[in-house]
Amino acid sequence: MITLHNLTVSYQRHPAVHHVSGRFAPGLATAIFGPNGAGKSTLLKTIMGAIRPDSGEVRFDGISRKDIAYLPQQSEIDRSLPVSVIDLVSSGHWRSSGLFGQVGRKQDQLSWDALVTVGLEDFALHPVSALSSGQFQRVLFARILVQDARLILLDEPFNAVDARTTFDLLELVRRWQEEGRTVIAVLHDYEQVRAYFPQTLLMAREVVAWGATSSVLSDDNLRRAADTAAHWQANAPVCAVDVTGAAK
Ligand SMILES: Nc1ncnc2c1ncn2[C@@H]1O[C@H](COP(=O)(O)OP(=O)(O)OP(=O)(O)O)[C@@H](O)[C@H]1O
Repeated sequence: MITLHNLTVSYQRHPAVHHVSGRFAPGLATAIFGPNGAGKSTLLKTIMGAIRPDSGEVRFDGISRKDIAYLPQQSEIDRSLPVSVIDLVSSGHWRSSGLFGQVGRKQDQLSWDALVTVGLEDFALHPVSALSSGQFQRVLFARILVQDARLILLDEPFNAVDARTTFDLLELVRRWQEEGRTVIAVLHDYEQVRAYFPQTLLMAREVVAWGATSSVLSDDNLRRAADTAAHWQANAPVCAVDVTGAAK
């Protein structure tokens, strides 16, 4: 279970995530939805431990950092790495093999199985630099498959990905839920959220609504999120917080 306790995260003391509290439903997929600049990616990076909050905390119950798979936006990934597709997928075994460890025969088979699942087995020996955006995203999902993580964090995973690939990868999100994994994804597509994500956190730096997708994505809530975004001040300072993280 992952719980956010009065979480505030800022860049140069300007808040990107402001006093966010709530609980992600375990074993379900939650979409993080909201306007541009709402703090969605910042929240995801804070959950995976790449950014330290100014105040408040992310609490994990029964999940260790090793149980987390994180997929950043494609724009943040260096695709010029001189590695083959199968090697990139196999790097997802680091949890069991160690960072520089050998991949055994069983792990090798799991990597091939994952490539078959995403339909890219014919590309196994190709360099990753030769893949299209959609093919590359399939490979990254195959890597998540071998990681066998209990918590999967995805940042705008279907950007620049065609409809067929998006559908195939969304089916994996459905499968992960059936396996009891928790998925948290930043998304911009309303229809994808409604079809595959039973829970939604609608945010505009602060929580606008959080719960069942059907009630969170109401016209009223979406209007409130847009209104909040329209009134943001780019240089708003973080409000004063005391040592417990409570707003003064
Ligand atoms: N590395 C950074 N340094 C300074 N400010 C940043 C940094 N990253 C994000 N910000 C600012 O924090 C705010 C939230 O950004 P974030 O990327 O988390 O929003 P988002 O909801 O993911 O946006 P989008 O939908 O446009 O991707 C924005 O005002 C952004 O300019």
